[in-house]
Amino acid sequence: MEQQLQQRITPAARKPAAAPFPLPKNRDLYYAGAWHKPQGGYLDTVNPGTGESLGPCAEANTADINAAVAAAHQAFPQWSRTKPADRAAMLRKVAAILRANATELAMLDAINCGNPVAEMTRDVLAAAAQFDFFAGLVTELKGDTMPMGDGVVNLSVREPFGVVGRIVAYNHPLMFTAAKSAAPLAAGNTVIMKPPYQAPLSAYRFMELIDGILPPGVLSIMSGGTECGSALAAHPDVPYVSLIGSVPTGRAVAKSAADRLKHVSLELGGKNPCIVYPDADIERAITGAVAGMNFTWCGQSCGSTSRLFLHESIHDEVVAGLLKKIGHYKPGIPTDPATTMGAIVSHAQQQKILGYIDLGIKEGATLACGGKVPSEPELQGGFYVEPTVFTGVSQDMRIANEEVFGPVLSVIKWNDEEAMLEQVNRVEYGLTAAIFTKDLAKAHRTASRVQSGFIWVNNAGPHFMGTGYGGYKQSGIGREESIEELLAFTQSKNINITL
Ligand SMILES: NC(=O)C1=CN([C@@H]2O[C@H](COP(=O)(O)OP(=O)(O)OC[C@H]3O[C@@H](n4cnc5c(N)ncnc54)[C@H](O)[C@@H]3O)[C@@H](O)[C@H]2O)C=CC1
Ligand SMILES: O=Cc1ccc(S(=O)(=O)O)cc1
Repeated sequence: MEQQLQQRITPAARKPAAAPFPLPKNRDLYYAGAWHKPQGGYLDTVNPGTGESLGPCAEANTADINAAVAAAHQAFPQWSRTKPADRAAMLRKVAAILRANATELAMLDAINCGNPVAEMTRDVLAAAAQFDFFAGLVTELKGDTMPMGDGVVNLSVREPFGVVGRIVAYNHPLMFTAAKSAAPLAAGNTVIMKPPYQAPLSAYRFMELIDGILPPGVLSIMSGGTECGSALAAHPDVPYVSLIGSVPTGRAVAKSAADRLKHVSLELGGKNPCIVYPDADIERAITGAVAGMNFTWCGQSCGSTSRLFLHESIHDEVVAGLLKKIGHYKPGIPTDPATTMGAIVSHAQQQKILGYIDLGIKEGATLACGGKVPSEPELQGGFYVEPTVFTGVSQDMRIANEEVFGPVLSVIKWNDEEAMLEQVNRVEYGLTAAIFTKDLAKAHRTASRVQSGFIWVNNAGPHFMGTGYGGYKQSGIGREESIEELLAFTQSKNINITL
């Protein structure tokens, strides 16, 4: 669950540090086609790369959410009846604006969430691609018919739900804020988006840039923390709520949704395995083990393969190779295009990660590299942690079971396939997995045994537009980045016509 360490301040008390880039002017709430002062006040946002204040941002409270939902509810009938091709045309305009402003939006994310600017540019382009993708899928909102004999026509149609609440995590602020509104909007819902409270700046700028493309009330940006998210999840006029976040928040959202029998989709955490068999291509396995950890954004990814299961026969060779490769990732100022690894999003998250590193040492794992806050003078104000590898980890340790959401890789040695697969599946999570082997039959066999929703063979890390991304077990409910995501935002209605 989030820990709100940020200081509550009033605009009058604002003392922003010299920003390295022009920051968005609008920091209020956007709903009903206009910016509104929040009734909930303001929350300071921070540059994790330097630790400096970036000024106040609106914090929506329940009254603000009520106002935004009323506007979105009012906008729904007309938006849902807009021709799908016309909705798609508007989404394509949003995609074009994202592309045209990728540099600025990426820089805002780098300043506000700590991920390197080069990576964040890819995020903005990925968001644009998702808008185009869902715009292209509107023709798939079609229904079907059933033969009923003479004098009767039976048809099923897909209809949107109404107001969709979307709540997202901080590791890809712009990509999640923008791209996760595309599917529900394409399906004809109106959307209230809650960007991450740690890094809302790119969401405000996104809204400034696209202001006027969508009719008033169709897309709202409501920044804030737990009250904002819970009010959205509990609101009776929000029939669908969708979260990208941690398992505890997923449970809280699902509980409040249950009270109103709402539809939910949940993209939650992971403690994902990377399995290397003795016959694997060792270079590929080393590259995959490093890539799967997403060290660039400090491992802060639900999909990070943070448990590396190495067969004892190749263990030492892979560990030696990955320690060498990890040398490429050096924590640096996120706004520098040459930076290969950014900052942790907040002081609280940095402390949590350092706590897990202490825990790993206490549990008896061997610290093979990293484990410290970097000592470079220019990084001292920010929240950094070196890329860290533990060897000699056993599946009984907490560092092998709990999601660290940081740059901490646990290496587990194995020699018995059955026992290894039991350990792989022992965790409560089931999001991604990577398998390295040259034996295709073994790859298929292992993929079918691993309890995860998204599996790479001889690779780790990438998402593939059009294929469903989502988790087994506690990692979530539903699939995104695919037609399943679009159709999930529709409900089916059967109409039986006696002629
Ligand atoms: N499966 C996926 O696609 C992804 C999952 N994640 C998961 O997100 C987590 C990291 O992000 P955090 O921001 O720390 O997660 P978090 O669960 O603390 O917060 C996520 C969002 O939920 C909001 N929120 C917090 N409490 C709430 C409540 N009671 N009701 C409604 N909304 C509430 C937050 O303000 C934020 O916008 C990790 O567990 C990570 O694995 C992150 C990215 C992708
Ligand atoms: O929608 C795309 C998406 C979802 C999750 C992640 S990550 O695994 O948290 O990095 C990336 C892209």
